[in-house]
This record gives sequence, C-alpha cells and structure tokens, in this order.
Amino acid sequence: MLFTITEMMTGAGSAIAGLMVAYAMFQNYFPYDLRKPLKRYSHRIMNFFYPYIVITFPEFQGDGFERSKAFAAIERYLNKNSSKQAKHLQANVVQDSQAIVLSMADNEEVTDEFQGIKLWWASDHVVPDRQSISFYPREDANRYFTLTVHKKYRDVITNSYLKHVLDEGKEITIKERQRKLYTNNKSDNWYGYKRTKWSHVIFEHPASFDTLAMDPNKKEEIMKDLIRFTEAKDYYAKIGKAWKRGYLLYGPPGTGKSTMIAAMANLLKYDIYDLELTAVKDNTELRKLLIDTSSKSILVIEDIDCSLDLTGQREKKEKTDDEKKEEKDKDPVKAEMKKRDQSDQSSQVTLSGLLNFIDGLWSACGGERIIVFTTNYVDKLDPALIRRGRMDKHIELSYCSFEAFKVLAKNYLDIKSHHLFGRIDILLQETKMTPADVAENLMPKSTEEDGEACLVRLIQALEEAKVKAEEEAKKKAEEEAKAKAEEEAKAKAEEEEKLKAEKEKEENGKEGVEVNEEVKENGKDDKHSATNGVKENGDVSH
Ligand SMILES: Nc1ncnc2c1ncn2[C@@H]1O[C@H](COP(=O)(O)OP(=O)(O)OP(=O)(O)O)[C@@H](O)[C@H]1O
Ligand SMILES: [Mg+2]
Repeated sequence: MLFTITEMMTGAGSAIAGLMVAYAMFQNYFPYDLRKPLKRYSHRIMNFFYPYIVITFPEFQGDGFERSKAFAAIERYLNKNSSKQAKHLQANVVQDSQAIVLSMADNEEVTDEFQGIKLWWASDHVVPDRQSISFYPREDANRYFTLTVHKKYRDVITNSYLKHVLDEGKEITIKERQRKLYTNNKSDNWYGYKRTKWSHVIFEHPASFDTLAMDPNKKEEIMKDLIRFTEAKDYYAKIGKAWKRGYLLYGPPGTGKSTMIAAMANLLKYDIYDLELTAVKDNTELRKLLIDTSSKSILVIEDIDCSLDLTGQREKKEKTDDEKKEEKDKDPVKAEMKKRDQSDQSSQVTLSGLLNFIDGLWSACGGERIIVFTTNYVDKLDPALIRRGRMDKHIELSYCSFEAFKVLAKNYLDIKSHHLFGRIDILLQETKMTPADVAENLMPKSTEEDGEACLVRLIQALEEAKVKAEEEAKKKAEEEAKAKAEEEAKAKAEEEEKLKAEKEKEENGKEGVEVNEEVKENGKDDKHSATNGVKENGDVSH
C-alpha cells in the first residue's frame, strides 16, 4: 500500500514537472500573436463542455469608491443560508446595522434553491495590484461573490432570481438597520462642509403597541390599518394615489400621542422625521426639507395647533403700543429677549404651503411615507388641513378607560386580575385620569412596594381626583350661577333704566306738547300781531 502511494506521488510529481516545462516552453517559444486566438478557442471548447454559467458580483465596481449595493444585498440574502451551511464564517459589523452580519468566508460555498433550480454561491477575493495608488481606504483584498447555475436556467436566473435576491436582501437590510430619529436644522446651517438639513440620533424608543394602553379593538384596528398600508404599494399605484397616509392623533396631554408614534415606527420599522415648523422660514424651505427625507419614514408635526396659526393668519394679535410699553417698563430684559425671539422665529410658512407639502405634487416623492399630526385641540384646526386625503385617519386618544388600565397593570405590575380592579373600574368611569397619571401611580416607588400597594395608591389618587373634580364642578356651577345671577341683575337693572328713561321721555314729551301748545297759542297771537305788524308795516311802507 505504502509503495503504491509513493509510486503515485512520484508519478504526479513528474506529471506536474512535465506540465510546467511544457508551459514554460509555450511561454518562451510559442509565437506571441498565436497565443491569443489559442486561448480564445480553448475557452470556447471549455464552454462547450462546461454546462454552467458563472456570474460574478464584485464588492467594488470600477473606480467606484462606494461598496456595491448588489454585493451588500447579496451578502444579507446569503446570510441566512451561509450561517447554516458554511463552516467558516466571517463576522462583519456593517455600518447602520443593529446586528453583526455573518457572511461566509472566502472559498466557502453555499447552495440555494429557487423554483426547484439548484444554485451555488461562493465567495472569494482578489488582491489588487500593489503598485496602484488609491486614496480610498478600502480593504487590501477585493471580495466578490460568484453564482454558478446550469446554463439552461439562464433566463429564469437573470429575469427573476436575481431580482428576488436583491429585493429580499434589501428588505433584510432595511429591517436590520438602525433606525433614526431626525429633526430639521435651521436653514442657516444647511450649507457648507458636512452640513445637512436634518440632524439625527439613533431611534431607540421602547414603546410598542403591546405596551400602549388603549381599547384593544381600537388598537387592533390601527395596527391592521398600518400594516395594510405598508403592503399596499400596488394598490396605491392602481388607484393613482401617492403611497402615503396621514394620521391625526388628538386628545388631552398625557394620553399617549407621542408614545403611539414611537409604537408605529417600531411596528413598521420606519425612521421618524420630527418636523419643527417654527424653525422653517418659508414654504420653499419646507419643500426642500420634504425632498430630503427618505421613504419608509414617519413625518411628524407635533402640536400642530401651536406650530402654526392655522386660520391662515400667521401673525399673532399685535399688542398695542401702550401694552408694549407697560411690558417693557415692568421687565425690560425679558421684553428685549421676547422681541429678538420673535424676529428670529418669523416663519412665513402658510397654511396653503403646508397643505401642498402634505398633499400636493411634491408629497409623492420618496413614497411609502406616513404623516402624523398631533394636537390637543382638534376643533382649533382648519378643516382643510384635516380633511380625508390629507389626514386619512383620525385617532382620538382619551382619558384612561378600564381596558387601558388593564394593559398598564399588566405591563407595570404583571397583574392580570385583582380584587381591587372592580373599584378601579367604577372610579375610572366616574373620574377622568390620563394614562400618563395612571401609569405614574402604578409604578413601584421602592423595591419593597408590591403590586397591591400600587393599586391602593392609584385608588387613592382616583378618589382624590374625583373629589377635586366634584369640588371644581361645584365651584364652576356656583360661579356660573353667580355669573348668571349677575347677568340677570344687570339685565334687570338695564331694563329698569330703560323703562325709567322711556317714562321720563314720555313725561317730557307730554310737557313738551303742553309747552308747544302754549307756544302755538302764543305763536298764534304773535302771528296775529306780526301780520298786524306787516300790515302795519305795509301800511307804514305805503
Ligand atoms: N396610552 C398610553 N399607554 C401607555 N403609556 C402611556 C399612554 N399615555 C401616556 N403614557 C405614558 O405617559 C407618558 C406621556 O405620554 P405621551 O408623551 O405619549 O403623551 P402625549 O399625548 O404625547 O402628551 P402631549 O399632548 O403633552 O404631547 C409617556 O411616557 C407614557 O409612558
Ligand atoms: Mg406628545
């Protein structure tokens, strides 16, 4: 046996040596001009017998400094197969990704299947020419993927499979990317080196629809609505509408409007653009900001009633000169600061600009976008702004209901049912408390405090709120009654005054008539005497 192996080795060694000699002779003595066609024909012969096609996807293409998007997408797509099949994996921390991406190391091969067709993916690298000068700090070796598949499937692969790989890879990239929370910069900071219109931080809000306290049916409906929107690309194209949807969240402070936006972003894996309208100078800037947002994002304008005077009149009611002077005399520093503040914030964004922004021709750029407005006072908003088509879904977030309380109790205390729940149910119906306040009362304040103690505290707070509300209602009723009584008294006094005045007028009138009559009588006499006078005069003139 040992003899045979040694013999084989010797045989192989001499064969290799023979080949090397032949190659060296080919290099040295074969005419240069004939080498090229020979190579070409050998390739053709090889192709004739080799039944596969090989497609290469390099990491960097041409002189491009940017990593190829196709390569990145394929890397993500192969991730799921390679982590199962390949034995040698390479861990990469990809920029903007939450997870470490495991891809197969060089010379590893994984298989994939598509419509019953078997395909082979392999990874390798080439070391670029050392003498080349590059300013780009790319890695020394350029990696590439190769896809090998039987020739007869060429059409399926080029037409459908590659699209499927790229789409799926992109989808995974988007899902795994670190999401961002953007806010707009003032336009003074838009230009220059590395300046941008939006600044961002990593979005890490933990809110989810599970932790959101509200009626479960309503919650379900909102979630379904959101998911249907994300899947409705073709539908929107079919009906000829831009792929966007507007939500108006309204309700008193502390009822979970901002929390719901975070939950929406987490559900859909979208970025958030939090637009501060007061920092936008005019409609043109508003449009520029919109163009600079990416798709798969939620555009938020919080407290829309405060950001803009939505009756269309942008300027706040001007104070009179006297009022201004009085203010200045009281606190000159504050008055000056306010003046500067006002001149800084002189935003000329108009209602029509905002409407165009959310519903006009420009709103379609980017696609797959959700616009959310929040407000505490829905009645204050201009109907044009919140009509369907602009704000498609109106969601009211209101005071804490018993259903909402149960979600909070489960989240904060891990309690699903308790004998105190009945009392809380009645109290929640009798008094208004925001989910924010309920949550605050349910949060244990020390390690010793157990769930029951927190529920008791909530009951106390609810009872106090109830008493307070009753007192306030009583006070309000009293004030109203007082105001009404005062008004009635005032009206009565006015009526009396009026009557008195009329009476006086009447009496004066009577006297006036008598006087007049007297005057008339006197007048008659006078007339008489006057005529007489004329006559007399006439007589005189005669
Ligand atoms: N429905 C809710 N479910 C769960 N937590 C809530 C809910 N509402 C309020 N909270 C809690 O109360 C806090 C305040 O809520 P949030 O900021 O969402 O209120 P808001 O409606 O946006 O108020 P504002 O109108 O003042 O902006 C949050 O930190 C959250 O933990
Ligand atoms: Mg808020």
